Amino acid sequence: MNKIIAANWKMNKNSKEAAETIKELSAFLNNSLPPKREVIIFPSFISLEASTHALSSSVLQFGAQDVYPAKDGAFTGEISPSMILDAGAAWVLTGHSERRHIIKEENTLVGQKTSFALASGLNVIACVGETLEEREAGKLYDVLTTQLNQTLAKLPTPLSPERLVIAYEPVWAIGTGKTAQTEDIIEAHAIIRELLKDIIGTSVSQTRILYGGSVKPENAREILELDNVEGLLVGGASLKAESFAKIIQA
Ligand SMILES: O=C(CO)COP(=O)(O)O
Repeated sequence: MNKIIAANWKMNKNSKEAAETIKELSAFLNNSLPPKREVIIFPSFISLEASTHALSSSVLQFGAQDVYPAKDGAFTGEISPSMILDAGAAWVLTGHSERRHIIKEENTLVGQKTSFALASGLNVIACVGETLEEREAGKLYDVLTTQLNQTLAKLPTPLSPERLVIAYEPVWAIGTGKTAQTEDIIEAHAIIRELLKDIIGTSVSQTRILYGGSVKPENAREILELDNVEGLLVGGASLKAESFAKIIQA
């Protein structure tokens, strides 16, 4: 399967800035991707439509940073899967650590979002990862087990493996400039691969696993070559078209 290079723009860029960055990125890439690569951009909800419409033809895919697990109704401030699809996006992030820790989203809600989004036709990148405190207390395996069990508790079936992606993002490596050591990444991705086999069985256990946390042009290639790393989820270094293009081409 192709490796995924994804850009999480978080709460950055208005519509105009988002569209401009997409045009610049496309120019850096000559509107073509290196072989075996897929690129997904996650702008804010409000710049999503401007992003998907920025180019008349594009090799880029798009997604939203969150979703609410209901078709419609009285959920003030929330966005449904069909609204995301209507904006021209095919993907959504669930369980990003900033939502878990700042917005206090629980595993159960992350699980509901993941299954509802998949059942509604969106593809999902579900994020997991431990805090520094949890890592130092030797809880890496337990945290990943709980997060994955609950996130993947009610997946719709049948589900083709390319529609569900897991992103391992150690919380202590996000936005800190501290990339995880290669052995930390290999260990966590191997744990996730084994857990996926247990939780979703052999049919979809080929689910791609991305690494996220202080990825930059200088370390992207090395991380992409590690065992069980099928892509990258990039925050800060994806905001500038030139640096994100370098990561895509790493
Ligand atoms: O949270 C991240 C992507 O979702 C990672 O962010 P940084 O690349 O800025 O560390």
